[in-house]
Amino acid sequence: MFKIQTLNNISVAGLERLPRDRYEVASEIANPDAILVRSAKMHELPIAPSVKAIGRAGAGTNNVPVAAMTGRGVAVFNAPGANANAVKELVIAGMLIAARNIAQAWQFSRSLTGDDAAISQAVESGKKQFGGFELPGRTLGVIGLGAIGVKVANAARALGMKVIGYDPTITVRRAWQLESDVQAALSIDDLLARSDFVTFHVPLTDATRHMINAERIQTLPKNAVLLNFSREGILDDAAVVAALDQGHLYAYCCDFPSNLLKDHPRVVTLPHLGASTREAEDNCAIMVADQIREYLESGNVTNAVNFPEICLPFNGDHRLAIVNSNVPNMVGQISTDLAAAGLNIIDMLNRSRGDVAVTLIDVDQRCSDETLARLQGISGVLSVRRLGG
Ligand SMILES: NC(=O)c1ccc[n+]([C@@H]2O[C@H](COP(=O)([O-])OP(=O)(O)OC[C@H]3O[C@@H](n4cnc5c(N)ncnc54)[C@H](O)[C@@H]3O)[C@@H](O)[C@H]2O)c1
Ligand SMILES: O=C(O)[C@H](O)COP(=O)(O)O
Repeated sequence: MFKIQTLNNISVAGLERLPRDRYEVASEIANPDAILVRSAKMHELPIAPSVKAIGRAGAGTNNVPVAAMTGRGVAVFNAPGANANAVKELVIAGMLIAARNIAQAWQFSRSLTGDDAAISQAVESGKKQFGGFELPGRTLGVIGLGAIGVKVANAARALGMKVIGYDPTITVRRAWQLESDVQAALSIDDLLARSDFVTFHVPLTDATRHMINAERIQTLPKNAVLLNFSREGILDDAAVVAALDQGHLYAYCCDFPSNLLKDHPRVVTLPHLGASTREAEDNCAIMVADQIREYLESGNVTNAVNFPEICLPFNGDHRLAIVNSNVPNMVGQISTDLAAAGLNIIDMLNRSRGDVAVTLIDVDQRCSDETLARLQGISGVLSVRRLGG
């Protein structure tokens, strides 16, 4: 029986992928084999030695201690692209909310008092303060052209906007998906100088933290709009507020409320709603549940953020799934120990990514506890699992 701990509400559609005769799933569970999580912050949480995999039912893994898990031989999976459409729709909504002053206008309507005639009169005299502008012909700058950025760029083109993008590590797959008339910016500064709207779709890392600061904001055209549905910390919010107060920026729409932002008259914050649709929650949960199940049962890896992709078809007999440092002679030492134990290798696959490698070895008989312990004791072996019979 595999034990799965959930740290957030994970869509039932995903949990149903884990058959109850083989999986016990609960928020409180001792010695879990895997953890399913959304945005719960795991950096300060104790993570039991029994954990072999963490599945982030979403895109960003900055809430997971990925480097520490890699060092322990724990795979961290996410669900690339599974919530991209949901975020794209909210970004487009954010542009319209900003361009048409929808949030401020709605607040005004809700504040109206008196009989309907008085309301009508107040509407006609008050509406001029909320006049806006239209999107066609305006330029949207998209920073980060991954699963979400590409969808946002293409949707903005369909709305008649000009689109420029910046992503120095764009993949060939994403480049193929982009509308051909999306222009490539030479740099972030080049993009900022030419954009009426700028939207961010990058992970939060040391390299992206505060990528928009006070200095860079000044390179934007006057009355530009910023949209942050990526992560708190990508923009320096204090600098954004200062630029709004100076009248340099027109509006800021983001998914990350704070005391500084939530009541500002030119800021619209939403409570981290980017991926909160039924469809996205189902897609993400199904994707990570399938990946976790495949990893626990066969050792195969799909969409891990810290492990190489690896797939060796498994007939359910006798497999060793080993995570080891990517250094010389690991496979040599492992196979020497297996031979000494009288185990014959039937099939084997080794893949590496950065400092870590995954080695799947099918053997002709069950590996004993002693041999397992010997493999675990090889310097550089991070984890060893015995799968199948
Ligand atoms: N608000 C929400 O609910 C919500 C939902 C999903 C994702 N997100 C956030 O959005 C981020 C992006 O999601 P995604 O699914 O598009 O991820 P993704 O991995 O498909 O795309 C990220 C892109 O950013 C690019 N990139 C990285 N560093 C960059 C830099 N310095 N400059 C320019 N580009 C850079 C990468 O090359 C990649 O193409 C996630 O990491 C997450 O933090 C938020
Ligand atoms: O990175 C993500 O996928 C989003 O931030 C969604 O987070 P959530 O799963 O907590 O809604």
